[in-house]
Amino acid sequence: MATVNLSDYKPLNISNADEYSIGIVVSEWNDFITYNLRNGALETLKAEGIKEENIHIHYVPGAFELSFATMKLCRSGRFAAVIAIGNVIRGETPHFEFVCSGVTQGIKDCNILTDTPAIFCVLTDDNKEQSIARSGGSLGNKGVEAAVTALKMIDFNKNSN
Ligand SMILES: Nc1c(NC[C@H](O)[C@H](O)[C@H](O)CO)[nH]c(=O)[nH]c1=O
Ligand SMILES: CC(=O)[C@@H](O)COP(=O)(O)O
Repeated sequence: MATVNLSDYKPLNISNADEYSIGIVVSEWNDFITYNLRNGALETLKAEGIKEENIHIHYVPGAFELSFATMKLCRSGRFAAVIAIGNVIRGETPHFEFVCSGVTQGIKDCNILTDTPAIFCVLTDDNKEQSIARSGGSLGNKGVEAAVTALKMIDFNKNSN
């Protein structure tokens, strides 16, 4: 059993938060999970001072497509950070491994090939119960964690030039 609650964090008090634009890409596969992750991220970003009109949400079919969409938003230069939201649940075949590997490498590439932080909010679980627990259930919401990570990386990016 994981011991960390994904939603535990201290208020960040990011200066000029109302000036930043954030991109969010949500995959529709397992939307009963990904929409909860999206909502957790949205609520946290707004609670930390990001204006709702500055949060731009796009949808793609599955986690594998997150790489293309996230890279496009990162390369646009329009966003202080981009959050990629997905949920991959293991099936009967090795397909799970390839989808997870593909999206992991793809989002990693967004971080090393662009100047925009790309946040990996993709649950890669063995079963539905694990996903439910991490998208607003007993272990918190990884969408909250992703929003906090995005804000911390924005702060890093602003102060590291
Ligand atoms: N099985 C899951 C998938 N599979 C679909 C792929 O992500 C992709 O859309 C397809 O291979 C076409 O390129 N996607 C998820 O997000 N979650 C899954 O559990
Ligand atoms: C992760 C997947 O693509 C998976 O849901 C597909 O299921 P299966 O491996 O049983 O075809």
